[in-house]
Amino acid sequence: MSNFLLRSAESTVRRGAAASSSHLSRRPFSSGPAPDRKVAILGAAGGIGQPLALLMKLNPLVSSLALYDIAGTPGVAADVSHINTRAQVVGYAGEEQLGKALEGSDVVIIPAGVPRKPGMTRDDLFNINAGIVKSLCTAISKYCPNALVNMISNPVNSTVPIASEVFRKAGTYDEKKLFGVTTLDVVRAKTFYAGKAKVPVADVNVPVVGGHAGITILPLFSQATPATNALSDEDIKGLTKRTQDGGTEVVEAKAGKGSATLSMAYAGALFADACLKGLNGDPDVVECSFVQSSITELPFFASKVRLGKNGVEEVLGLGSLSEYEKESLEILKPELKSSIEKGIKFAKEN
Ligand SMILES: NC(=O)C1=CN([C@@H]2O[C@H](COP(=O)(O)OP(=O)(O)OC[C@H]3O[C@@H](n4cnc5c(N)ncnc54)[C@H](O)[C@@H]3O)[C@@H](O)[C@H]2O)C=CC1
Ligand SMILES: O=C([O-])CC(=O)C(=O)O
Repeated sequence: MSNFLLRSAESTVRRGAAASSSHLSRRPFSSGPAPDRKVAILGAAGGIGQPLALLMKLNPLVSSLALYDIAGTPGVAADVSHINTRAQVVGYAGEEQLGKALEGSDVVIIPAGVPRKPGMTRDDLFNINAGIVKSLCTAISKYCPNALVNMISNPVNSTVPIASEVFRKAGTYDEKKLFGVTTLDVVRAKTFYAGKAKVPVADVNVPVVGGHAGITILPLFSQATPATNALSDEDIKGLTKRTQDGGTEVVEAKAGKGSATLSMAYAGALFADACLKGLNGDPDVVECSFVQSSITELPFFASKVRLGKNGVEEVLGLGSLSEYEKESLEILKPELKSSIEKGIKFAKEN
């Protein structure tokens, strides 16, 4: 594994007390005997899918990499397959090949669907992406019901509830195995905090809770490490807003050519790596993710989650919040609740 990814992964995956401290894992990507693991990427020919395929091909925990899309995957697979790393790569194109792509998967990553253009909210993607996610999840429940599902497709606040309902209907729902990928929010919060607080970014840790859209994204800078008193309340508000608007910043900069793809592929690769480490029995792998939760009154919520051999091992609590974070938490709940309900309603009615 290239050094940059290895170092970042080390700083992202923490051990033990770590869930609430900056203590870093010393375990690199490739330590220990790695069992065979199949990872499938659905939407693998897209803006996120292609660099994510590259990064998963670099991960020595992956023995088999299935790249599925409605079209274009044979080329991506041929390209990535020439890289001299462990994973055997196969491309699958078209619905008739979806079952083969999924069979035997340990982790399924879903970046399939349309991205935003300037002026759109993530919820504006619902009408198209809800149907895509529903049909892909129906296939997952048939071909690899035990896989961990990493949902990237937006709006995550609704697509995760859709997936849960599809699995529930199929009788395969296991709340420990369904994850909304919010790692990019954490990646951004770390970057922006390090820049403002002038601390080395590799040492920074910031939990991000709530959901994955606008004000539902709540970075907990009061828990950021290394702690600093160099930041004023206004600085914290500014960092919070920049993290919440990080996706929009990229959408506007790309000016109609899509949303975050490269940083998302990086974040998706980190989260999938954490899932694989958990499956392989690494102790105390902790990441933020949008999961079924009872830490608030909402049925799904992003917070720190301990990953293990069956997926979610423990959903960690929020810890102590500043007054500003407490207020922001109450403000985000109605929007997050309605996005969750919208997803459930869609899956029940379609
Ligand atoms: N969770 C997060 O933090 C983030 C989520 N996203 C979301 O990820 C999704 C994908 O974004 P991009 O890769 O930029 O879009 P893209 O348009 O470049 O790629 C999407 C791919 O999905 C494929 N696709 C469409 N329907 C499919 C189906 N039924 N089965 C399999 N593949 C299908 C398309 O052919 C395309 O190759 C968007 O919904 C975007 O909003 C983007 C960035 C961050
Ligand atoms: O903003 C978007 O549409 C894509 C996304 O979720 C992000 O970059 O966080």
